[in-house]
Amino acid sequence: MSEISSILVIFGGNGDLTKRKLFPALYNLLSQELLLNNFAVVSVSRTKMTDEDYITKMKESIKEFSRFEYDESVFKELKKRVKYISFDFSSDEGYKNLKLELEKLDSIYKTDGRRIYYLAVAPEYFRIIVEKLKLHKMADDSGKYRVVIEKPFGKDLHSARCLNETITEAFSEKNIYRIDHYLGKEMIQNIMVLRFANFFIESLWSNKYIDNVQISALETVGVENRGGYYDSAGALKDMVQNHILQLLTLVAMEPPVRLDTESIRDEKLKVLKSLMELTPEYIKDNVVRGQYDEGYINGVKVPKYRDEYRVKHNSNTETYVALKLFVNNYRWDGVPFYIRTGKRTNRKLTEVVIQFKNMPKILYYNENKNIVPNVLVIKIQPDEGIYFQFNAKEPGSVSQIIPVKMDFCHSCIFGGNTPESYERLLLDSLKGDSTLFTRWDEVEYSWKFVDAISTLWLNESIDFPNYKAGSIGPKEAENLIKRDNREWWSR
Ligand SMILES: NC(=O)C1=CN([C@@H]2O[C@H](COP(=O)(O)OP(=O)(O)OC[C@H]3O[C@@H](n4cnc5c(N)ncnc54)[C@H](OP(=O)(O)O)[C@@H]3O)[C@@H](O)[C@H]2O)C=CC1
Ligand SMILES: O=C1O[C@H](COP(=O)(O)O)[C@@H](O)[C@H](O)[C@H]1O
Repeated sequence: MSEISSILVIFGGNGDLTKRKLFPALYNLLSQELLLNNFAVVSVSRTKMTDEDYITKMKESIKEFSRFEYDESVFKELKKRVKYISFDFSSDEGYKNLKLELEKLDSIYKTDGRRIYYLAVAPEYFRIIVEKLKLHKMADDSGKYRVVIEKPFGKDLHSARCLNETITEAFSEKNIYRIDHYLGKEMIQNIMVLRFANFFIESLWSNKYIDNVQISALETVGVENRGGYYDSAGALKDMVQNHILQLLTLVAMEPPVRLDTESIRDEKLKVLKSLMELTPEYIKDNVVRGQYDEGYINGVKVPKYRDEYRVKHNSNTETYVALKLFVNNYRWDGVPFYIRTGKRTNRKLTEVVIQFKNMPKILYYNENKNIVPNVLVIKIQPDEGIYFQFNAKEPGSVSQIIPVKMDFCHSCIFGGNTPESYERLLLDSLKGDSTLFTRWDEVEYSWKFVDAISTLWLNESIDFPNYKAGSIGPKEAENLIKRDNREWWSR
């Protein structure tokens, strides 16, 4: 059991994220007895409903999305701690009532005025909520208050800075938890262990031995019901600015001096600071964007992006991005990092591929066309694990060589029911551990990198759609890597 004593206040308690992720995560934490007695949840949204109606809704979500079998006794424990309050985020009266309710709960659950405000709301509400919390003396620097902020953190560097100014007027940096749910994924947390707890891997982890790095985050889903938000963001801001650059920092960072929050963040930041400067010419040649046309996913016809709910019919928003970048530091000089992410592709796949250099073409090469580079693949989802491809002698032959794999299957060893990112991240925020959350300067440098691309795109027309739903993505993404005589890794 952990030392948690706080009230979790979820703004947006009736929203999609709360239903699909937050309540199932709370239920899963309770199932594992990871939440102590001094804990309660207050959900705030606009829709009027009773506590009973609200909790019934959440029960259905838990049944649908929790990774544990539904257990009435666990649910009862959660149910008695949940309160629902309805008001508009701009209503002062609402915050006054909320404050009174929270004080009542403090005396029941002995939470001593400690709060975690989770902003599970559209970004346009981040500012008003934080301002109102400050105005009503529900936030200060005493250490009793923390805020968890969902993505996107701004829509460019300028808006992110403005947002950050507002938030830091109410909360100090150490109490701000900018969530990036990729950092809560089991295999992403494993990257540092893989690198810094394995001598042979870390010894080879540099431009001396590595030819290229590939990071893929491909999805089969489209924009679902989030067209309103997505159409103003696109794949670059939705995925690259946050999840992918964070993933890249973990792959490329130097070993931290210690495993504490700030030491790790300091090293991640150095990677972001080392990202190459992107000139317009470079972007034109090395950054590809795509938007999906209608097509078939698992045999089912799906609409084109421009026909999705709340998407503009002439939208030029990209649903796919591929790019090549360099991390300009001593370790990575000259190693290309190929990145791709897209919706409605032919597979759900997130992985990091480390491709090692070719052997000198002296031995074996004459007889063998099959000698391939060694490859280390960190499988993040849907399968979790790590595999290493190397060359071995074909049985029976004298000198024929074939590639074989050593495959670590995470679920085969640890079971398939790995904790959801939101479980880990919620628990960490409740315990006050912000290691897996993004520090402001990381956000700032990520935006600097992404802004260079989005500003250029704003003024350039593009012929969309350019890839079919259910395909591998735009052909330009294939060409991006092929012209370097390389290929996207595929098993
Ligand atoms: N959904 C997801 O899978 C993911 C979401 N996110 C992020 O999480 C955040 C929330 O997303 P999501 O849950 O999808 O959004 P939703 O639109 O589903 O939910 C928004 C919530 O905010 C409430 N709300 C909206 N306006 C007001 C208002 N003026 N006053 C009071 N309540 C209001 C709504 O209340 P009501 O319903 O009662 O009107 C609803 O509970 C966003 O920042 C999003 O980018 C991040 C990753 C994944
Ligand atoms: O944050 C987001 O992530 C999801 C992909 O998350 P995953 O855990 O399923 O890989 C993406 O679909 C969404 O557009 C984006 O906002």
